[in-house]
Amino acid sequence: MPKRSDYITWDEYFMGVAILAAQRSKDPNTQVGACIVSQDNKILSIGYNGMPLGCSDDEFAWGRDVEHDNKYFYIVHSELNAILNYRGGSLEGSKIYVTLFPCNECAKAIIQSGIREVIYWQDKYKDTPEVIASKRMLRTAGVQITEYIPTGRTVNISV
Ligand SMILES: Nc1nc(=O)n([C@H]2C[C@H](O)[C@@H](COP(=O)(O)O)O2)cc1CO
Ligand SMILES: [Zn+2]
Repeated sequence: MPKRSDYITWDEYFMGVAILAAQRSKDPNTQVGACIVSQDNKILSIGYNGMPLGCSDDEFAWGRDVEHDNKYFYIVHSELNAILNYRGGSLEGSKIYVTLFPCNECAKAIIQSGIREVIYWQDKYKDTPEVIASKRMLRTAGVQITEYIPTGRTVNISV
């Protein structure tokens, strides 16, 4: 009997894991997921955007516009969470799959942690200074930037 031929690709698998992680986010506006993968295709860490440990999802602000109290003061981005969630040692040479292009702050963390490739899906903030600065830093630091091209495959998960 031949082997199965309709299995998902590595890229679909890792971006799929990032998409699934994003589903954990409590952010009412934008849910982001990230999956860090070793050179030999082993998942090292996963993250999504959320409040820091011990900071209650029910007590901290989720709004965007209130000048003195809004989510941007508090939220840890998915990419930084994935980096910080890794307790196994070095991320040197790894790649990160992320559902939204990393901001400048996450780009710094990506570069400093030794991640060598960013595979991104959406880029809805591409015209903002943060993302322009992010791309400049990543390129200058030699981090490969790869756009994920959706394959259109639907994966059903019943939970
Ligand atoms: N790459 C990213 N990773 C992230 O985890 N985020 C998070 C921060 C916020 O929780 C949310 C963006 O909220 P909004 O400005 O679209 O309402 O996504 C944002 C970006 C964008 O650069
Ligand atoms: Zn960020």
